[in-house]
Amino acid sequence: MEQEAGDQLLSKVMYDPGNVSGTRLAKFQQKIAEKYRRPDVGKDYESFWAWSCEDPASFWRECWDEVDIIASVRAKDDDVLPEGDRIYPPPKWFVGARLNVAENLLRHSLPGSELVNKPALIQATEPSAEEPENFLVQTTTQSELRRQVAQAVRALRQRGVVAGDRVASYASNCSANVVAFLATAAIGAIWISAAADFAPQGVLERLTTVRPKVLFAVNAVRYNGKVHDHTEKVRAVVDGLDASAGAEEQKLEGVILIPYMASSPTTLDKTKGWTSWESFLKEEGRAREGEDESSIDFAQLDFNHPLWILFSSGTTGKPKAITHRAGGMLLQLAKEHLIHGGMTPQDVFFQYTTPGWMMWNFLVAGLVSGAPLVLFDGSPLRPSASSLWSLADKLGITVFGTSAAYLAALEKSGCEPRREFPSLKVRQVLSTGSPLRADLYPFIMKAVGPDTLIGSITGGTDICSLFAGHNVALPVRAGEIQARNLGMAVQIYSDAGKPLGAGSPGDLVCTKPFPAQPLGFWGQASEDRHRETYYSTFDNVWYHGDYVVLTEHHGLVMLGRSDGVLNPGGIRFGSSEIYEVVAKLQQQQQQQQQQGEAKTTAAARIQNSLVCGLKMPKGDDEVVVLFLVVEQIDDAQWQALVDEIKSAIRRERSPRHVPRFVRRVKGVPLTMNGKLAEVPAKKLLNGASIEGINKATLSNSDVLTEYVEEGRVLRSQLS
Ligand SMILES: CC(=O)CC(=O)O
Repeated sequence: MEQEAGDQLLSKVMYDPGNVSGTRLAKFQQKIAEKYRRPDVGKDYESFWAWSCEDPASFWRECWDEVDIIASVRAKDDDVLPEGDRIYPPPKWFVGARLNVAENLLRHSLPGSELVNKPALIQATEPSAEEPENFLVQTTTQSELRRQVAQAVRALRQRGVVAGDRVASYASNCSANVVAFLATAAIGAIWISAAADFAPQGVLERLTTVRPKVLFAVNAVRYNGKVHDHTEKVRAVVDGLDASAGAEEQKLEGVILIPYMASSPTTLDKTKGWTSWESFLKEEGRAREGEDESSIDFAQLDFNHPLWILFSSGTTGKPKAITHRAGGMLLQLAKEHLIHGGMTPQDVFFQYTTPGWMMWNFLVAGLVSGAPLVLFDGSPLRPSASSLWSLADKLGITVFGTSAAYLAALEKSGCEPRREFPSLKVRQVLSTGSPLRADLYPFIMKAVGPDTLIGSITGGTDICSLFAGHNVALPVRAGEIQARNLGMAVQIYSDAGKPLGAGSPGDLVCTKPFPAQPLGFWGQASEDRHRETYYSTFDNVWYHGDYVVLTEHHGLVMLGRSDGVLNPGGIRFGSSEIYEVVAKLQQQQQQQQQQGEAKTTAAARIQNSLVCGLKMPKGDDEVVVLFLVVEQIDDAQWQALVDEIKSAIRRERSPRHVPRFVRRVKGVPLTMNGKLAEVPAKKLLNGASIEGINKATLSNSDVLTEYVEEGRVLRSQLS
């Protein structure tokens, strides 16, 4: 019934912005139409978008001026995209320009700026069990932010951190973490961020690839009403980094511990070079005699200099260390906030995220607008579904960024924020992580307000920004992402690599270069993996792995992933994260057997495994299913095996990685080369017909029928 209701609603106009000529986006469009004598470009958004993709060099040069990039050296007009329109290898942009991302993000903190005494960061932590209505709120003004960044820059420089060094964080979404990032970027060092809820094993896997010189961490976190000590996890990562560093590799030289949970002790492990945040800022970062304590010497760097490294795991191998360039991130994210979102200093920007998701980077880039950022950490539904809205009400949040999974949970909870908080100021609800169901749109309009712009946005870690999303100059239609973003030549391709028109589902690709293309994968001796990931599916085109359909209104409807990436509750990860835990269990068991020890688990009996996502009945979320091929074992042994695997995944990855179902099968589909074929299994599990599967690519297509039956059983359990 609900699915039907959603289908009928699809594309229905939910919100019409009316006269948009006053928006920054429309003014920018008119300026371009006049300057380039192209009245057609001024006609509608779609024409403007088409021009922005037709001539990327002109568009991005104009965008630079529109968002007012601060740079000590500008690129000459001919050097904006000197290598022309080919997309791979990722071309250099704005060759010769020199700039600093932190300087741009701190533009509103300059003495004399109107906003200097206004909040820049509002840290808000989940309320304690004793005081469920009281978020722990701590505000940092623009001038305080500048001072703290200046101190952190001096302290990092004193520690010998220079441009190109890696600085990591294993922390919560807190103000100190943003200060640490801005200081890192001010120097030109490269930022790597892992969320405190990641298991040490996963963090170590990532950090051994990038070898940081300094690590920032919190002492403890609060989640779901409980304070959890974090220092043991930090210790495990530090020990792992020390133990694995080769003679020629960068060693971790120090840990700076942020006292995030004042209620927890901040015990410094001096033997491992731990320092408190306070002494890092105030002692190491003290200004010299006569020096202004807020002055920052921002390193002036190449536009294509690396800014941060984000990780994404695939079906095999270690997580990919995606290296993003400074100028590309700045220009792209500023475009998204200032032009597409129309964000101004009058806004208050909240985005629910941990520092381990690219939405944290998206949030921090919001500083460019002068709007204060709300840094929330904790459970979004604790103590109740209305708590984040009470926070929105208290802080005057205007842009409320969240996930589709949260909005679905909100609907289920029966909470109607506008009724509970009549003076709510939210004007935009941004949603990402997984597709936002059409039937949730009327709920959001009613629950948040009739003038709410629902901005479903899509992009991801790979570009650390968006392909398509919110747009202040366009109507909102139920179930649709409003439009493709300026400068992003997004097309939909068939399997054969042919562009598809409206209504035909296919693969999301990008056909023209854009400044947010990653530079490559850090620490890879060969370029192969980077090329294979994005540029080998179709010729000279970026392949993203999303399955989508373009609508007749030029919006996008997301249909899910077209590759094996898992996305339960909007948390994306590769199946390799599960396979590695299973393989480790197998190895342990084999060693025990070789040493003649009694079998403690049945793990050695696993012959093969396959992981894939099973869509929830409404199609907007998925659960993880792990299939195992095992030797003959009895039911009790099977249950012991399932329990052991689940707890190992919880321990070594995170609770969010734990499969909803672990199922026993006779075989897993393999390609002719013996590689796991996850996509056919996933298709069948989700109800595709077996006739539609290309069996010629498989060496054992006879196993497929089992997945048809598994799909039937598991789908009935979810409905
Ligand atoms: C913007 C996004 O696409 C976020 C995500 O789902 O990773």
